[in-house]
Amino acid sequence: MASQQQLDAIKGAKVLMVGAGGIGCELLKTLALSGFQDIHIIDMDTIEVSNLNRQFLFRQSHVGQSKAKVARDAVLKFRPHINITAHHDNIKSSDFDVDFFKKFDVVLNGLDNLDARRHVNRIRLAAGVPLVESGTTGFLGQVAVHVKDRTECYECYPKPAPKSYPVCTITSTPSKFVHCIVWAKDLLFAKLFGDKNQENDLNVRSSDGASSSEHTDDIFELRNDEDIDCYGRRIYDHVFGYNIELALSNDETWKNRTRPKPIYSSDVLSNNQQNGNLDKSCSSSDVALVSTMATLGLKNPQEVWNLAENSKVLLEALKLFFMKRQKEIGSLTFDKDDQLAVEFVTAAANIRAASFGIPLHSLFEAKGIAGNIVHAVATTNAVVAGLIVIEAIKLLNKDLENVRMTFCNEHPKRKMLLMPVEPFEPNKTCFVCSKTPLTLEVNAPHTKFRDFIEKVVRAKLGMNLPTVMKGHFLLYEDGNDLDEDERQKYEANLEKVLSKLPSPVIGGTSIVVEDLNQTLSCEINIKQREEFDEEKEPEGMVLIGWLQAPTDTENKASVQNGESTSGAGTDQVMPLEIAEDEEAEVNAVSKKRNFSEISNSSVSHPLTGNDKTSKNKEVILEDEGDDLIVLDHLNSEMAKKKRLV
Ligand SMILES: Nc1ncnc2c1ncn2[C@@H]1O[C@H](COP(=O)(O)OP(=O)(O)OP(=O)(O)O)[C@@H](O)[C@H]1O
Ligand SMILES: [Zn+2]
Repeated sequence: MASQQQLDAIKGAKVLMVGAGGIGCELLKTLALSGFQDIHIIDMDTIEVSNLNRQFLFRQSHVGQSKAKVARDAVLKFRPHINITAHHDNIKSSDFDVDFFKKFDVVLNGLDNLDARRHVNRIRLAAGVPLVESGTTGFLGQVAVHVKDRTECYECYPKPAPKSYPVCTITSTPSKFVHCIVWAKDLLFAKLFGDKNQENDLNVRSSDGASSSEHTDDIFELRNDEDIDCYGRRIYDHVFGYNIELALSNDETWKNRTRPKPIYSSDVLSNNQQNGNLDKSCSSSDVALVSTMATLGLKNPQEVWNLAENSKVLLEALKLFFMKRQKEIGSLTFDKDDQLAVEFVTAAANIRAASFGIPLHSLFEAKGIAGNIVHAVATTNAVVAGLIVIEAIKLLNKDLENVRMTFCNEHPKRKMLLMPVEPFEPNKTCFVCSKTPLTLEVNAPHTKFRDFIEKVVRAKLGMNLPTVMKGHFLLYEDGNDLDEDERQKYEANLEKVLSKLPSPVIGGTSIVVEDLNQTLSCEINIKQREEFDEEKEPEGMVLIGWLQAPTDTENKASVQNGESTSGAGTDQVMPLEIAEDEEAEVNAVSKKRNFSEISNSSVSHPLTGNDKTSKNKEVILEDEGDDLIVLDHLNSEMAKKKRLV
């Protein structure tokens, strides 16, 4: 039960919610049912059919309509007397500036991407409004509280980069199905159907000159007057047969590995074997409906196809792309919602897997891996939304001692689902909340200003509309309100090296980079450095003070397994997780234990390696079967636990 003080704080609060998706729908409902009366909600999206299974405020009839507006209307039906203002807009719009943010007592994020989260973090810092940040992936979730000068901000510690794999594992020595998927999607699919000018490491590396990219470029082109079936078989034999033979010729590689088996189309399919019934798909004029499963009569996406079926799917898909979607060839990128692309990638990955002795997978599984799909769990969103409201109430009551960052874990055997820890302190060297100057080591006479803008200002500092100044000298500005002369002047600067700019940027000088839209300004001191390690510092610049997110393939060339396109994808979960050894420790917990036993052991920040010892000692965990337990910190003296199911 909330106290009268809490109820008063709730009633009088003005709340900004950003995102009306999986978490947002739950959050709006929970806010309304908890007594909040003045809620603004911002979402730029419209409702899609795929949202309906978990974004329960939306119905089939709402598809295509604004999420923010439909969510508002749905909640007003059962709470007609409260004020909900819906904005169908991007949070990055200049309408939502610092003055807009200042109107609110607290900001609650239910977003799904780093860019928007960073943007909110920066503006709410400038406005001095606390933020409750959240994210879910499948059964995992996190809620964090960010209060200016009291806790870390969203950008105090770097976020994990998407999972990536060393190029040689992908091109030469795959050992897991995901390696085959990355090869099929990012190399083979991209080579055949994507931008021809893009770099592509498709070929198996070998000392043999025949494997040079020059040779393979010709191989992948459809030749004049070449029959499409012959083309398909030629590609098949090249990538699954010839390239594997080439790789095998390097004995060193296979000393401690299982040797792959070359596969030629004639080994699997008879030479004159007719593939599917193209007529079945020819009747469709809608490219979205073009599918090899339809033409080959394969019905169940959960079934694992054998090698012959995969081979037929691959050749058929290639043929359908050339016959039905010719116009797109050269500009296609893999899309998990493109059925034909998923069929092609599944089949190619499976044939490669067969060659390397890796178990084959169904289209359903392959699609999940290729699209980085972690299926959203509505319950996680609901639990996370509840936690957001609990933390928001603490903030409104100025109960900063008891705000918690909470992890929602997936450990059915553990008797603990939610793990609260005290928030981390602000990082004193954070360029966002501590305004600490950064240092850039750079070879000024050799580095183009354009590289600095792209690689440092946009990619690392996350600025969208940057301005670069040296003293009072404006070197660069971005935005729609520039006149043609200014635009040309800045374009010309981009082509210059740093030391040849109208006001030279050289060692010992300092520049100020700003994004007025984000109310963020950052000073960068320039330090001249002549030499950079090509492997470790490929950009030829090192930004000191900006924390690089660690990846498991650091310092290796890598092929990324794509960015998640799903709201529940990798980018959604925030970067803190309980360390593995902590898990083991908690698993060993007997039937009844004091939370302090857990919290006195350290919870490690996996990104920085910092250890954080939680001093939260008030909560007792008991054996509650497999019930869900939420730790109640609203009133620390009572140290209650509540059962949710
Ligand atoms: N810059 C932004 N401005 C406003 N809303 C945003 C912005 N970026 C993301 N959002 C919204 O945040 C919500 C995130 O919700 P969720 O993670 O459930 O994603 P989804 O797009 O609804 O679902 P999925 O991607 O899984 O189909 C989305 O509704 C999205 O429109
Ligand atoms: Zn910070």
